[in-house]
Amino acid sequence: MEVETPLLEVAGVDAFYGRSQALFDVSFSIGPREVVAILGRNGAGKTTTLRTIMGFNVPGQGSVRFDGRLISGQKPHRIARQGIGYVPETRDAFSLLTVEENIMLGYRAGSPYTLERFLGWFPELQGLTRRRGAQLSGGQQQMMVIGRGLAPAPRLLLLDEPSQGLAPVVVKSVARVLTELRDEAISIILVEQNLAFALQIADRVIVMENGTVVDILTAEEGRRAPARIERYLAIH
Ligand SMILES: Nc1ncnc2c1ncn2[C@@H]1O[C@H](COP(=O)(O)OP(=O)(O)OP(=O)(O)O)[C@@H](O)[C@H]1O
Repeated sequence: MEVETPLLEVAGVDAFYGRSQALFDVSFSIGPREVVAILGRNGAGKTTTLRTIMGFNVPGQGSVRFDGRLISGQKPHRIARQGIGYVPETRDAFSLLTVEENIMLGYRAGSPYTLERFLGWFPELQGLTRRRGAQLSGGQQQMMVIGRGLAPAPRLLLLDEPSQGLAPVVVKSVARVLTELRDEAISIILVEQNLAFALQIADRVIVMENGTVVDILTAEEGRRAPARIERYLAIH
């Protein structure tokens, strides 16, 4: 059987905030057209993992490769230009820009993720394109930042807790959009605390605890034995 080269390879990564270590020897890889959820409780290291892939944190040890090329050590904007989109958890980063400006900010000529397409996914924003991000509800802001992350047509999209604080109907729209993206051959890494949402969308699940990867399983395995993941999510 031909083994596909991973699109993203995180190998033996340690990451620090000052002298405090947040990631310990984190390794995993993501294939082309694969959706992977990273699950774990608060402080497990999920956001730091995304930030390290994106270049906001430089690994103290280990490496990150995208499409075979070393990206760790590069600046975030260079990493983004190589085809990685980031939808951070904080939604107010561009709150002074309008919805349209936010989405068009990183738009690349020829990208299939146009404003029209985006408004088709989230009709609720159709009359709001000239509103500033700060004037939107939390759910509307979440839709907007997904549009912003996609506009440059990345090959890999990193999403930090896209379902957090959203009404169930909005969670459903986000799930629909992510499934559509997967069908369009975009790989996705999804940081989540919502197990049901993650299992619905992901092909595989990476479970983190205390800054390390403690389990990697298929979503099918997760659906059959959710306790295998739940024990790392419960508060204790
Ligand atoms: N800016 C920071 N400065 C110092 N320590 C940090 C910073 N951000 C995160 N940490 C620490 O790094 C560790 C991992 O945090 P991280 O945010 O990656 O976890 P997480 O799994 O994404 O959790 P959450 O869901 O709360 O964001 C935690 O111990 C956290 O306290």
